[in-house]
Order: sequence, then C-alpha cells, then structure tokens
Amino acid sequence: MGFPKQVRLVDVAPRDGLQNEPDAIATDTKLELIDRLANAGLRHIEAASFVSPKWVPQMADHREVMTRLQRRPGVTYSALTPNLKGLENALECGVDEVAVFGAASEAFSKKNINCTIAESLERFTPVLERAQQAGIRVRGYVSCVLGCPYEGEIAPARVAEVSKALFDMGCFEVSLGDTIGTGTPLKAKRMLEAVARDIPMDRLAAHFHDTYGQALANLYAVLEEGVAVIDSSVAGLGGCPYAKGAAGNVASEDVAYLLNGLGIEHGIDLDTLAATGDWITRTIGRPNRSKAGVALAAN
Ligand SMILES: CC(C)(COP(=O)([O-])OP(=O)([O-])OC[C@H]1O[C@@H](n2cnc3c(N)ncnc32)[C@H](O)[C@@H]1OP(=O)([O-])[O-])[C@@H](O)C(=O)NCCC(=O)NCCSC(=O)C[C@@](C)(O)CC(=O)[O-]
Repeated sequence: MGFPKQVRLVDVAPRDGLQNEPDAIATDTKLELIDRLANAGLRHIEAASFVSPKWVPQMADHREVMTRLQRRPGVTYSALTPNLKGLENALECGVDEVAVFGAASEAFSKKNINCTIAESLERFTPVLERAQQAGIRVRGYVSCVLGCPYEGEIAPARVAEVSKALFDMGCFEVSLGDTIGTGTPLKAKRMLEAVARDIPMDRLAAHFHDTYGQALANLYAVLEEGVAVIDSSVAGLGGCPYAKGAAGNVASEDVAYLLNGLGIEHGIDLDTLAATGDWITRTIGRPNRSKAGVALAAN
C-alpha cells in the first residue's frame, strides 16, 4: 500500500504514560501536561481513564482532569471507559471520545479487566450502544497483539478475531497494542496483514511499547503498509500495571522525528514537544526515554 501522506498522532502520555506511576501525581501537573501537548500541536490526547481507582489509583482523579482541562478548539480529549459505569462518569465530565479495551490473550484480559475475552465483548456492547446514543465515538484497543506477558506468543488470527469483533460492534478505530514491546517488524507486518483482511487500513492504529527498543522499527514496518494513526507518549513515559517490566510507549518526539524524515505530515511542533518531554520528566522525576527529545533539549 505504501506510506501514508499524513499521520494522526494520539498522545497517550496523560493516561498510559502516567497510569503506572506509584506516587500520586498532582492533578495540576496532569492538566499542564495535557495543555502543553495541545500547544505542541497534538490534536488527539488521551487525557484520563475512568477505571476503578482500586485497580489503577493514579487515574482516580479522572473526573477532575476531564472537567478542568482547558479545552482548545479542534482537540479531541479522550478517555478509557471499561464499562457502562466508566462511560456514564466520562459523559458527565464532557468527554469527547472514549475507548474500550480488550485483549487478544485470555490471561491478560483476566488480569487487566477481570473477565474473559468473550465477557469483555459482552460488557462493551452496552457501552457502544450508550456512546452512540450520546453521539460519542468509541475506539477499541486490543492488547497483546505481538505477545503476552502470561501466554507468550499470540497468533495473528486471534488478534484479527478480537479486532473484528470490536470493529463489528461499532468501534470507529481499532488500536493494536504491543503491550510488552516484544514485537519485531516482520511479526508486526504479519499481524497487521491478518487484521487488515477484515478492517480497512484507515481504521487501524499502531500502539507500540518500546521495551526491547523495537517500537520505531515496528512503526516503520506498519507505516509502509499504510497505517496512518500512531499512539505515542511524550518522553516515552509509561508502562502497564498488568505487564511487569513493560516499558513506555514509543516516544512522541521520536515518532515526529521519524515522520519528518519520511516527509509525512503530522502537524506537531517538534521543539515544543521536546520541551514538554523535558518538562514532564523533570517534574515527575523520570528519565526522558526519547532520544530525539534528549538531543533537542541539549541544543
Ligand atoms: C474493569 C474493572 C472495573 C472490573 O473490575 P471488577 O472488580 O471486576 O468490577 P466490578 O464491576 O465487580 O466492580 C468492583 C468495584 O469497582 C467499581 N467500579 C467498577 N467499574 C468502575 C469504573 N469504571 N469506575 C470506577 N469504579 C468502578 C465498582 O463500583 C465496585 O466498587 P465497590 O463496590 O467495590 O466499592 C477493573 O478491572 C478495572 O478498572 N480495570 C482497569 C485496568 C486498567 O485500567 N488497566 C490499564 C489500562 S489498559 C492498558 O494500559 C493497555 C492499553 C489500552 O494501553 C493498550 C496496550 O498497550 O496494550
């Protein structure tokens, strides 16, 4: 299919990047991060997660984040909603878009959302119906598309099956998560080929973690196939609470730098984004995992 002309970046740092932080991060810091990302040109920001605070304490201030964030025109502020309760709360807070999250691994599904894959799909059905009523788009995540921390290898056919189920129930886009970052480019391409048999390429997103340093190479491989939506996290922040040792998402700065080199439009101001990565890592005391970000901040 060939490289897309334009890529939409979804910065997931305020949610995926911070959800695993053990110490409470001030709501004001989260709000400033969201606004700095918007100021850098991000038009899709995953701002919060309406999950149980017992499961993910760092996201317990989801209401405050979603209601207090400074809305900029043209920016979509989204949130995770695992069930109807999460969706209703998110709607009350004026969320623009929500996401349900399933997995291609039974074991991961049980650890992450406490139910089987089949039960999760049943649980998502009313979420999609209610969101549709409210005029809100729903994204579908599939975790463990290139490997599972509990089951190891995951067959591309399994990923395709769960992705199709989410797409068929009305998810406007399916984001393919390499949760533990064990994928490599050929594997990523094969998985994508299987999924793209049932879902148009322009409805697929790549959500790759960088645990083994393969995320950019994997992205290059799927960009070459035409994927035009990429999830990333400024400064490569993050990890998954239910995948021990998993590193953060691919860094947004590194993706923007790669896209610049490929001549693919993305609408981000790289210097402003790098300054945001520098600021948030200093503020929360985490290393900056973006190579481009560190290089630019040193200039
Ligand atoms: C799904 C549940 C809630 C099931 O958890 P459960 O314990 O089976 O749910 P439940 O319905 O039995 O409820 C238990 C308690 O949670 C409350 N509750 C129930 N729902 C909500 C809600 N929405 N918001 C707030 N509270 C809620 C509910 O009210 C009740 O409270 P209690 O009566 O005990 O006081 C739980 O497992 C959960 O919250 N899991 C979230 C896990 C999570 O956030 N994981 C990280 C995000 S996924 C990810 O990072 C992967 C991704 C997306 O990035 C892609 C990739 O990289 O692979």
